[in-house]
Amino acid sequence: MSSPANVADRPVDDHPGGARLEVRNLRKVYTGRGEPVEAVADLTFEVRPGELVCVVGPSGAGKTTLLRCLAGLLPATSGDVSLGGAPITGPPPGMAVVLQEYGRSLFPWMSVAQNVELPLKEKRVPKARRAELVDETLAAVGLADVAGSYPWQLSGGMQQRVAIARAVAYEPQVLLMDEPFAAVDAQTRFELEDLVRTLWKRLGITVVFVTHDIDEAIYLGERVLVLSARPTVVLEDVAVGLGADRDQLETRGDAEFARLRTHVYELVQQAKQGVRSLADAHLTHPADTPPRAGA
Ligand SMILES: Nc1ncnc2c1ncn2[C@@H]1O[C@H](COP(=O)(O)OP(=O)(O)OP(=O)(O)O)[C@@H](O)[C@H]1O
Repeated sequence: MSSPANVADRPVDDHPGGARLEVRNLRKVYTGRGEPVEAVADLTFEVRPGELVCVVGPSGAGKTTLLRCLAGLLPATSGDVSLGGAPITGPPPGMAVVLQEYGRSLFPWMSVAQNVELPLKEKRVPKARRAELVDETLAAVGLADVAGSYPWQLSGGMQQRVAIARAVAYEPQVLLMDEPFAAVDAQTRFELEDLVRTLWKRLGITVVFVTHDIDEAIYLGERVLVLSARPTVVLEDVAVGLGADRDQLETRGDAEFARLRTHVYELVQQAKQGVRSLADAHLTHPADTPPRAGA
């Protein structure tokens, strides 16, 4: 197993666990009762194997819609979504999803260990290996001592750790997360953010993380995709040059972190006002503004 620094230093294509995710001209229009809703107009981007990319944008911008299309849970109206070169037409093997509503994603009649084990049974992983994976991942998320407890006996943050352990135990190539920490307290949220980065670095998997929290997106991501308002396009693909080792206090106090936060905040404000291209955006802190001395 590589140390975090080694993983970050490797070329991204060399990541062992990840797979390339490609989105080309994705469009999604909801039809049904009432007027059609064009949730996503034209999204094109790529997530390289082993990359951790965050997605932010105004409320209703289509972040969840995008994630559902990536997960194969929702068919695109047009355009292509592919994983490792293969089109995604249904939930692909090798992909795991963690949603915000951990309360609904765990089975209350199953113990923590049984919840984590369930997808492994469906994947037909042999019993001995299942036990190993359950033990390893519960230890990794700090829940080894509650393996026999039931989800309703745990706090919200612990339940979300179970959901993360279940996703990781599955040994996915790609992990999709949709506002997974929105319902936990700030302290737990910081711990879970660090947990995601630690697991990501250890496993080398590809991660797409949707959040409406700009600070969280910058803290976690190697890139932040800022979406426009509906009908949605990528307003800017922002590179996050904060290095591999991040620390809740040091990184968030870094001048580069402050610069990125200001820039992404301005972009989201512009997006809310209907700006759909960088050429039309009025930014007082463009992406390449150097940090202020002493900031
Ligand atoms: N099943 C559906 N039928 C019709 N419209 C839908 C459906 N699901 C979502 N929408 C609409 O598509 C648009 C995008 O919704 P989506 O939930 O993807 O946005 P979001 O960026 O995740 O929002 P938020 O940040 O508030 O969670 C919204 O206008 C929403 O009302």
